[in-house]
Amino acid sequence: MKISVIGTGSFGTSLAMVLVDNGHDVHIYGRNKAVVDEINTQHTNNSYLKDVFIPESVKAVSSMEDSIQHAEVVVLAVPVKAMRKVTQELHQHLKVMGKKVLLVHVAKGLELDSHLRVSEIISEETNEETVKDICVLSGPSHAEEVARKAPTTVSAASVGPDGAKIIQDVFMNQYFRVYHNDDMTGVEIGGALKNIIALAIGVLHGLNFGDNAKAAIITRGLQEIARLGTRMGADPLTFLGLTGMGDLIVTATSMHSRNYRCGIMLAEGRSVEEAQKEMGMVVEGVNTTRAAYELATQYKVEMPITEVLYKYLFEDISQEEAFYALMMREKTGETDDLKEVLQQQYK
Ligand SMILES: NC(=O)C1=CN([C@@H]2O[C@H](COP(=O)(O)OP(=O)(O)OC[C@H]3O[C@@H](n4cnc5c(N)ncnc54)[C@H](OP(=O)(O)O)[C@@H]3O)[C@@H](O)[C@H]2O)C=CC1
Ligand SMILES: O=C(CO)COP(=O)(O)O
Repeated sequence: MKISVIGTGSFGTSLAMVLVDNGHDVHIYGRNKAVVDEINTQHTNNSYLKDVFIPESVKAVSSMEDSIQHAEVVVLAVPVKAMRKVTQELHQHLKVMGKKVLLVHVAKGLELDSHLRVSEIISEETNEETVKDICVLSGPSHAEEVARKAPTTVSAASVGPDGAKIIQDVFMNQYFRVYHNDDMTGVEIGGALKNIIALAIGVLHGLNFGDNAKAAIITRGLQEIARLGTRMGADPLTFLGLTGMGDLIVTATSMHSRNYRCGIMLAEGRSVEEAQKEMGMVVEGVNTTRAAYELATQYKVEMPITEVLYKYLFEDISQEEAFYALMMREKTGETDDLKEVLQQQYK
């Protein structure tokens, strides 16, 4: 199959490598000419994936138009904040070419202000003239490990009935196992919101709060993700799967995670801006914390960890105040809110 990957960052590059391994004809589009040249001539992308050899069959181009010229599937591997602009441009090119493609995005976050999920942004900027279906591929999948063919499992979901299974076939191989899931909302919400919890755990790690606290934030974090997600229409079971618990574990426990590392830098005293700049790669959890905090208010869902992290990031509350706000919250039962979620879903 002819496939175009949009974005020469860490995940776009590693997914292009999976796709050429599967025998597809892959073009990867990058706006940075130096990165495109490095991929084509050195067969590396050292700013994003250190010490990885990229097969010569991955062809990088610096024109989006050229990259999608003959593509049947387009993989969108850019940060959420770039998604609307990139999708607008893609739609215009496809319209002029009179072409229709299957779109799959891999971004994990929510748009600031609109609070939209990524598939909703894409749907606003495209139509059935240019797009066959909109899909998402998500799950525990650090680019660094995918690039070295370490065993990885992810899940695909789609807006329409067929896209997810096509994407499953396109990506699946012996080291990259793909499931399908019919809960687009749950898959996207789990992938987006786990970044908030990973950022919070990074802060805890940096402050040396210990493993008990990390386990607490992972467990209670998953519950608040499920609480908001279910109110937004997701299936609660999705949050126990790869795109929920799975991605939360990998992001909140690994030094590969930019969100986790960003949290550590914040605990060491860097500002949010300094930490993001030093990372040099996207930290989706920062904007997603703001969007999720606003959504929690809108849906009247309790999300204490998100709320405290929001105040820590944007309102400068102290570590002591953050700690006190979580530990001395009003007493609750451990599973009361989950029972409510499940009763609503399965009544
Ligand atoms: N890295 C990972 O392990 C995983 C990441 N993801 C998700 O995938 C998404 C992308 O992440 P990742 O690849 O890691 O991010 P990186 O920061 O590594 O790379 C982002 C890429 O997007 C490009 N880009 C940004 N804005 C634009 C634009 N307007 N037009 C064209 N290209 C643009 C950047 O180009 P430039 O170099 O010019 O800045 C860069 O190539 C995120 O939402 C992330 O959460 C999902 C699973 C795993
Ligand atoms: O989503 C990821 C792994 O599944 C990557 O997380 P980070 O963006 O925190 O690196």
